[in-house]
Amino acid sequence: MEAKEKFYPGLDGVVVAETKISFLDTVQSEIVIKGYDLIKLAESKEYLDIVHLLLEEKLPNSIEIAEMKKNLKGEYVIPEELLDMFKHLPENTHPMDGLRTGISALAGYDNNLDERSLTANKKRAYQLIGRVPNIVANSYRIIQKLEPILPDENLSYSANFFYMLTGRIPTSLEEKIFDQSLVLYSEHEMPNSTFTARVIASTQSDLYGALTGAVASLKGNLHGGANEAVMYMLNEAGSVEKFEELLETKLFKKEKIMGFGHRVYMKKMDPRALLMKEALKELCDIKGDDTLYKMCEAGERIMEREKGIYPNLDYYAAPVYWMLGIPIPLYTPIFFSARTVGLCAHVIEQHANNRLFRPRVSYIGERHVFNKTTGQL
Ligand SMILES: CC(=O)SCCNC(=O)CCNC(=O)[C@H](O)C(C)(C)COP(=O)(O)OP(=O)(O)OC[C@H]1O[C@@H](n2cnc3c(N)ncnc32)[C@H](O)[C@@H]1OP(=O)(O)O
Ligand SMILES: O=C([O-])CC(=O)C(=O)O
Repeated sequence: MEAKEKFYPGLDGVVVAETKISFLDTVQSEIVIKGYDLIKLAESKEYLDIVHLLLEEKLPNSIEIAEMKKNLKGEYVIPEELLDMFKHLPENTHPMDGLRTGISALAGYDNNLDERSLTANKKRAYQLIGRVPNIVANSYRIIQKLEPILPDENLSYSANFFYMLTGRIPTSLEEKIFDQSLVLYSEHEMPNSTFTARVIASTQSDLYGALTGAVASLKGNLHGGANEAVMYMLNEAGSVEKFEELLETKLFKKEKIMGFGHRVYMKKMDPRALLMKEALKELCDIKGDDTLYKMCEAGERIMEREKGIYPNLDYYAAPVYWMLGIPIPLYTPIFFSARTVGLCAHVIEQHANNRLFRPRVSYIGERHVFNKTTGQL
């Protein structure tokens, strides 16, 4: 290999895997998940249907979904020692770091860690899907010196998650909207976090390690961390006029506006954002206060006019979570929790047909010639 090869910064446009899991079809504007359009799934199916689709290769019938729900309820509880461990983390631990620590620690409770068969990985995947909401909610609560909220098996998967996050049982509309957000976040082809997980899995490392790396990746503002940043920005402004001013100032300073742009959709709206925009409208109408909705629309207009850039899912998921009364530091952990199933599907696929990821570089550093006569550098 020559020292100077063609280099694609950020691997932009580079295909890194063959997959049967998902694909962003930008020509037909479709997010294909196991052959189905994610937006259609989000309009008609529940999060656990998508879990079944991603792990069992098909949408469940009524018997299969009932069985899966029953089995998952048995996975809601996390080891007591984990709750204890969270007590010892400093109060300023970021919820994504608490989550990362929790997922990493789960590896120690797996007595079969070296087994990477499909059956073993699927069992772990279901365990993680059951446990991650508990880790998300209670690592945060315990680090904040709040009492943990134990899972309630009488509630649906999403209602229980919502309950552990907020301490209250959602209304049916809140449950539906929260569940839909989980569907929308469930899987999205090859974002940085999924690539991270697959890179780790390609060394034959285990599912916990791959997901631990994915949490770290998702934490960043350019990826999952954007949903929290969006809400802080909206709250800092507080009104349409102030939000317009804030965006204009940020753009003038050449700052990036969180919640806008996307490596794949760059010049189009992320189709997932539209569903969350509709949900925001519904929640604002019920509250009788459409300030947040109007602010978001004003932001859209400015970004379209000034940059020709459109919202991604995080832009509308953030105010939706705010209207649902969820604490801001939990937005990115919720994204991760929903994505757990997609990540598990990718790790399983990587393990099933593995080749170690090991790319090359274009070296632009110095070369020092070894002086053969003096024997010195
Ligand atoms: C669910 C998700 O994880 S979606 C992603 C969530 N992340 C965010 O919302 C963070 C804000 N957005 C961004 O930073 C970017 O759009 C990314 C990182 C998501 C994708 O970016 P890339 O494909 O790497 O594009 P890149 O950062 O090179 O930007 C290309 C151009 O668009 C501009 N641009 C892209 N996004 C934004 C933005 N949010 N605000 C202002 N300008 C932007 C860049 O300044 C750049 O302009 P220039 O060519 O004049 O310098
Ligand atoms: O696809 C990406 O790069 C980021 C994203 O929208 C996601 O992970 O949902």
